[in-house]
Amino acid sequence: MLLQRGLQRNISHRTFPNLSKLPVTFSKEPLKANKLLKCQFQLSKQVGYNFRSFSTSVPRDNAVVPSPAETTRTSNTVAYWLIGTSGLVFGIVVLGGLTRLTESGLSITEWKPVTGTLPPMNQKEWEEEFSKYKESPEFKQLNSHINLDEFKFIFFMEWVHRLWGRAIGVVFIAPAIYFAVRKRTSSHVNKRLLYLTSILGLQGFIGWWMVKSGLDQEQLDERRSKPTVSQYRLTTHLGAAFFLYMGMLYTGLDILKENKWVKNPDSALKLFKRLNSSSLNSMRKFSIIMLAASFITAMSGGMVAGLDAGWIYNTFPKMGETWIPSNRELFDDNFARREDKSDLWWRNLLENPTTVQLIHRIFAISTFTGVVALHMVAIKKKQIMPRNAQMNVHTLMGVVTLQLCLGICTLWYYVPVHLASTHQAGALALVTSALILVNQLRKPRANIKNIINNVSIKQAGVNNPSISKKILTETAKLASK
Ligand code: HEM
Repeated sequence: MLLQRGLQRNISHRTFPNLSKLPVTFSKEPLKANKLLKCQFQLSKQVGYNFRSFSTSVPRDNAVVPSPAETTRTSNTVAYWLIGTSGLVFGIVVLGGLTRLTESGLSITEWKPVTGTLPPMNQKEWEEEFSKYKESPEFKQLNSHINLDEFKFIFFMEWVHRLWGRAIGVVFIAPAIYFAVRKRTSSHVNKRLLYLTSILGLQGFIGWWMVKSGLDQEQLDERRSKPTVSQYRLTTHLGAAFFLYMGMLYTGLDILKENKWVKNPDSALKLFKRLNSSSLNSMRKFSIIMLAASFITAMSGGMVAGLDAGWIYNTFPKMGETWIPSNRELFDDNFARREDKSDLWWRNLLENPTTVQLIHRIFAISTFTGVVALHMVAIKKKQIMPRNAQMNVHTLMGVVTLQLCLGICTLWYYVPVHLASTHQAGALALVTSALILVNQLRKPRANIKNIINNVSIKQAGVNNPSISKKILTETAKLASK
């Protein structure tokens, strides 16, 4: 059964229409994987065709194996749409940073997903909107001096941010439904689209949940904070945006890559040989670790931004006069809320601006050092690394260096809007580069490997009918053993 299924997947009837006419007696008993491998090995030797990649993807006996047409259904159009939408997410993250840096994020005090699409249309509506803002803690405590024109600016920043979010919703969900209904996407891609839709929907709620933390005086009192959003919620919002961005980009890249393989099966088989090589395993793991490190460093940056921790210790590499502030400052009693001070540690790690900035520095330097090490290992393994991955490691090295410099300048110059915003975009660029590397080094999926083999056999058969005949004869012999 296993062999039969494997053969059907690799040497399909479409490729060799005469297969069904051959006197093949397939085994009724499931073949053990090692027997299957042995058969393929013999077959490879006899017909001179390499079945190796087929052998690594033995299907489970009860597994539902998608057909080749199903697996490769997703066209490049879907990939371009996903990558384009990830570009919109990149844009909204930068805009969100600008909204925060210009202190505009709390200017719209309501969440009206549909009716809020339109801004105030006349003087009366503007004044109504302004009077709602005047009730907010931010106006009362920080902005009581601003006039209607200044309010219009901060309103506009937040309104564009929300409108952009709605636009992403439409640009993503409508085509996703269209592609799925018209069966333009494989079930594998549909699953991913479903996850991405959930994150997108969730992101709208997280956004409002975050804004609420800066509008509600009770919450501000509890946090003993001036009117700003909670750093936890800001980082959750940033993290969800990063996930959405990475998911869209990765899926788009996957589709392009697999379609390219199907088009050029011979070069794909050569690449698979490299990708399946065990000496690339360490690089593969290392690149995943660096992607995780870049993401974690970015999230710790979100905590710095949320606590305005970039406004203190504006020196680098030292923090003030010393390399590391004193323990008393890093683990300050004032941040503990419980009487017995049992929350002293974690509250300082997440709520004390000094400690949070130190953590961001440590993560940033570790990520930088990690990428330098990855770069060195990649140079050493130049011979086995795929060419595009080799190039990308250099890009990654450049981006992390730039990002480190941007972070330091943001700190030195007291968080000017242009530097802080570029530093945020740099974090996305770093994650992008690391994600692309992970994608380039990833082993091909079992289904795709089989399809490529199939296409390659087909091409070999088309070019040389005697090979196809030989494959069929030997296959039949082996299958009936
Ligand atoms: C791998 C390196 C780094 C990454 C991935 C990274 C990432 C980030 C991110 C995502 C933010 C949040 C931006 C926002 O939400 O507006 C941030 C903020 C910040 N980072 Fe970094 N960072 C890195 C290195 C550094 C370094 C070396 C420093 C300085 C020592 C630094 C200083 C800052 C400061 C001061 C902020 C707050 C800016 C603000 O208030 O908007 N970063 N970082």
